[in-house]
Amino acid sequence: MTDAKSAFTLTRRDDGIAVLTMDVPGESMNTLKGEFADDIAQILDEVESDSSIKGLVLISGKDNSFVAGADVSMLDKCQSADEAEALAAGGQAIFQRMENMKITTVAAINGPALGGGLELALACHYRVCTDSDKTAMGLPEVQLGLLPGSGGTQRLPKLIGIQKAMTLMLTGKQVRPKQAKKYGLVDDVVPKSILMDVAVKLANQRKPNRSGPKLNLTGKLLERTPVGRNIMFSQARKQTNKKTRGNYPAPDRIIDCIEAGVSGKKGYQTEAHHFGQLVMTPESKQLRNIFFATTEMKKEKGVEGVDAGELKKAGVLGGGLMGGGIAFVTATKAGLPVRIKDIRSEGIANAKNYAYDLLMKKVKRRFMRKTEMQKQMSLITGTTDYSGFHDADMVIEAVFEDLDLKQNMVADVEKHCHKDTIFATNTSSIPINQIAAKAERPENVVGLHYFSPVEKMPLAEVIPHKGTSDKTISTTVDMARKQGKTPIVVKDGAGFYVNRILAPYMNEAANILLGGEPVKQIDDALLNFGFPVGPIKLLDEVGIDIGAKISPILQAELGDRFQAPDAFEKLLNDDRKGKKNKKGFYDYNGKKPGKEVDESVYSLLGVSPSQKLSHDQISERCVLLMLNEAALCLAEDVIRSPRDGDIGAIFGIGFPPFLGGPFHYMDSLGIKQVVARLEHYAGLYGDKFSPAPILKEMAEKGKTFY
Ligand SMILES: C[C@H](O)CC(=O)SCCNC(=O)CCNC(=O)[C@H](O)C(C)(C)COP(=O)(O)OP(=O)(O)OC[C@H]1O[C@@H](n2cnc3c(N)ncnc32)[C@H](O)[C@@H]1OP(=O)(O)O
Repeated sequence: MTDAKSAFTLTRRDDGIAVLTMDVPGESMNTLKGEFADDIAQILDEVESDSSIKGLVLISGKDNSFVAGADVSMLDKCQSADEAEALAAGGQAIFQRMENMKITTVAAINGPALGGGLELALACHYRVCTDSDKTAMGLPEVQLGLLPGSGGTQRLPKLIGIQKAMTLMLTGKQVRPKQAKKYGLVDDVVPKSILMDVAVKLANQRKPNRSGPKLNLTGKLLERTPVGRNIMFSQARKQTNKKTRGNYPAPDRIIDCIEAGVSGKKGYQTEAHHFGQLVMTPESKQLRNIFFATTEMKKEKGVEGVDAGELKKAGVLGGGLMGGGIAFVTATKAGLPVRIKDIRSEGIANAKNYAYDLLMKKVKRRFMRKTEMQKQMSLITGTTDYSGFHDADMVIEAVFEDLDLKQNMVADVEKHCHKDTIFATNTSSIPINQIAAKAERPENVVGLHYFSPVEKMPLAEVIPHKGTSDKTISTTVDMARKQGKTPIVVKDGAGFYVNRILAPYMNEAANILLGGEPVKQIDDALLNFGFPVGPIKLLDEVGIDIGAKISPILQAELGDRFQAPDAFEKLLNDDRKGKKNKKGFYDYNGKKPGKEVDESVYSLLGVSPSQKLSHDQISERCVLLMLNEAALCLAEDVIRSPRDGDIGAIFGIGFPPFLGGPFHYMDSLGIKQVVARLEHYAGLYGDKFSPAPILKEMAEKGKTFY
């Protein structure tokens, strides 16, 4: 046995198989740290020098995790690219030693095996994993602006094929046990109870003689001939650049490493070198900040020191798109029974179908068993009255934006549910205090604002009004988290946080359009800046009618800087609502629906399009207004911290993650510079660009947000 305090313990079994257990003391999840190198080397020495050991099983001592990769905070502390490169090279050397061992090595995986964790498993001769829900494998480094630096770019393509491996590394996608088996990533999938037995059996076998992944004819041509590989890599680069628009350096480097490896050109050195370089990039730094922020947020309660109440059952009012999505995440993510009430039985059927279709997709792809799907579907039931609502702990309202209707619903819920039932409203524009105005128990009323489509968008805004109890806030935060969301608690007021910072940005894009700039030029500018959709396209997606409704509410409460351009009226008079009625800025009836601009929109708006502004000029104008509004929100305590503001913008709007969110971005630009640019535009376009007082003060004092 090695030192009891060490993260590694070596035990010898009577059958000649040794078990190396990894269990980093004091941490909930195993991660790989530089200082482990000596420990592991020592253990490998011990194993190699003991001829009675015939095989080695590597397993985690943690209940539900294998290894979650290299310790990200260790990477964060690196001072130079050389230092980070040395870390990667060190990891590679150890894993290489494992691969070269004479005895058979087996990784027994239960829980996440990610990044360096999977790379460790890849260096073993066999891999077996459990069929647990917690088990997932992947190389998510790209999401941190990095690449797999411990041999992943070299070993994974060999094991499962270049194209599959490249996709996994470029997307960072995690695979579940069944899929892992299909890919050839693991040799077996077994119940947790027999994981060790099966691993020991494999360790008793000879090392496998793998002849490479099975490929079809096209696969063979692409992966096994130099010409094919050239085509494949150049296509991959093209597609990657189309997606990243040059904003993310990691994907290109990943392709470089894979290519170097399969062409026999120092793959491992290339990998370590690029890894070192990437660790020092500002993009990776910002992406790592997001990881730290979201991990920290997972622990927060809503109100410090106040525990969430019990959540055993939920109700949803309204079976529309939002209601259906909310019911879906409540049943499938939170695992709670959810009762949907709609005035029409078709509404209930729609919501159920919504969930059914989403689950069926998983079944068809064989990610889910049919029995599991049926179990999840059975959690969703419907009613046209309030039957079955009496024991709901939270009722989430998702009907259309009408104050009277929502107030009536509060009264109904107070009548039909129990005294502690929380009434959460998914309003996007009506202040929560107004919805709670006639409540008998206003302490139970809160806002819970989701983004569409609910099952995909990771953010939820939790909005207490002044009378909301602390318990209600903590319970609502808990519910959002159980539903798989990252919640931020924001202050009650028009637009809350996300829509409030989005509105001036969208309005400015519309103003630029009215100035004669072509739609594509505007959307391209913001896509190049790093947003996932351009603002004009986004208006079509969200609905021009919805956009038009929000601005007046914001303007009435917050002032004229929210004034929407008159163009909206012209568009709505022409019945242009966007994608939903196939009539908007883009053409939804032609050959490429939603891809080409509907040119008739220009004459309707009375503009003749011609490109006068550069992409930078366009994006700067739109983004500066978003930054300025975010700063105002912080000053007015609409958000609790710059961190919440950054996460809210990234997860709610798609603010470019590599810039770290509005506050990190302002810090990196320099607050002085932000103020100077705002003042420059205020001179040209008026007061809406007036810098927020907080920014001016910070610029004067040389302060930063972080
Ligand atoms: C050389 C290599 O190629 C480079 C790398 O490996 S880079 C790292 C690649 N790995 C990753 O990106 C995985 C990051 N981790 C995750 O995605 C998630 O933590 C997870 C899916 C593993 C688990 O999620 P979840 O169950 O919600 O637990 P979560 O709260 O996030 O994590 C539990 C704890 O583990 C820590 N943790 C998880 N992965 C970590 C990592 N790679 N580095 C440092 N800490 C990590 C978290 O900080 C948290 O710590 P705390 O309890 O002290 O707050």
